Amino acid sequence: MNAIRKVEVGGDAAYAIEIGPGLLDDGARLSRALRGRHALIVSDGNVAPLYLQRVEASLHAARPDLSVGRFVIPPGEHEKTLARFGQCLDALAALGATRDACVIALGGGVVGDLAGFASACWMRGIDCVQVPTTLLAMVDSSVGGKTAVDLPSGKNLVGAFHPPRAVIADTAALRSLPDRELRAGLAEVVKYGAIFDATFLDWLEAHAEALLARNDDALAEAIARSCRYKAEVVARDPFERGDRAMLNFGHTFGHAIETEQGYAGTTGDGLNHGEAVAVGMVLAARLSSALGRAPAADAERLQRLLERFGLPTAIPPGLDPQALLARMRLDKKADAAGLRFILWDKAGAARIVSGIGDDAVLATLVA
Ligand SMILES: NC(=O)c1ccc[n+]([C@@H]2O[C@H](COP(=O)([O-])OP(=O)(O)OC[C@H]3O[C@@H](n4cnc5c(N)ncnc54)[C@H](O)[C@@H]3O)[C@@H](O)[C@H]2O)c1
Ligand SMILES: O=C(O)C(=O)C[C@@H](O)[C@H](O)[C@H](O)COP(=O)(O)O
Ligand SMILES: [Zn+2]
Repeated sequence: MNAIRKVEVGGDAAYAIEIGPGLLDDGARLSRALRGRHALIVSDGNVAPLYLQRVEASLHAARPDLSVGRFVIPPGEHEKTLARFGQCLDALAALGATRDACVIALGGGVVGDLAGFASACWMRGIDCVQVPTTLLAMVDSSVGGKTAVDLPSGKNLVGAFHPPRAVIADTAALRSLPDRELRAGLAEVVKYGAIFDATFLDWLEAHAEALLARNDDALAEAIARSCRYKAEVVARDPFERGDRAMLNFGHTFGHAIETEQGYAGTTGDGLNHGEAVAVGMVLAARLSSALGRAPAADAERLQRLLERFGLPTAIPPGLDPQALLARMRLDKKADAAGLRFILWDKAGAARIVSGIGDDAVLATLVA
């Protein structure tokens, strides 16, 4: 079945997520949200050679009047920096982008977060269309309007909430995605089941082989269901003042690992975001059990599913627990009262918990 699936994100800045094969060639759809005459396509050095010309050609065919620029960064988490953000703004200036211009983020979550942040800041905010090309970006980062760059001291520490005008996910782009990146995306897919709906975990267990084999229907269903879970929570809590924080399950631990490893995930000698979140979710589930809040069997079930998806579930050797704990103090859920964790009562039922002592966290890190 190759139909285009549509998920609506409600709220004050409503937009649609469209999911299906061949959308990169659909210039009318790609340009529908473009109001002005300038568009800057932001991409990276892996994605641009594969897809950028096609997107430019589709846009030109639908909108011959458009002036289209490109800004291509080297691939990798270590490129999600203030320096690249500044260069992206320079590219908008060189294009002569006016306030009705649009930034088109063509790539994974690194490109999406960076391009989204540039669009949030250029002339105090212009439109952004997210065109995700990784599974992780299709199920998570392209939706919800969190944009950011990293600092050496912490993940996503500089950013803004700036929802996209549209999300257009061409599932055919997943055919060129490396296996490791497919698995990283599955970690965030599993997250939705873990926090919101244990029956989605049942579905993932039943379709694990199909997903790993890139079965088109299984992938499209996993993407659409993930987007529906995320759309529902970000529509009611766009600025993470309440239960949107549940989307951070596994991230307090995961971000600490990524930061402590110097964002080395994409180059191979560290964990990438999805992998770090996989480890973090297992740690959060174990911490829940250690505190007597949740059955240990649920943590074991989560670990088994992540392992089936080829994801890591243990902290990489050589990382110092005290150093990881120190990194967590800059987690964006922390406040004057201390750290806040997303824990669960059982699979499919997460909650935000504060007042957890360092000793319990450290015990989880060393177990
Ligand atoms: N804003 C949010 O709500 C949100 C949510 C989740 C994650 N994130 C962020 O997203 C980032 C991770 O995103 P990611 O996993 O997409 O990583 P990524 O953007 O680094 O992409 C992973 C790799 O896949 C390559 N690639 C992308 N699409 C491809 C394709 N179709 N074919 C071949 N290669 C392709 C990229 O060049 C890169 O090397 C992190 O920075 C994370 O913090 C943000
Ligand atoms: O959209 C959200 O909200 C999320 O938390 C989704 C996460 O998967 C994502 O990694 C996000 O960027 C983390 O946000 P942060 O506020 O912890 O930096
Ligand atoms: Zn994430």
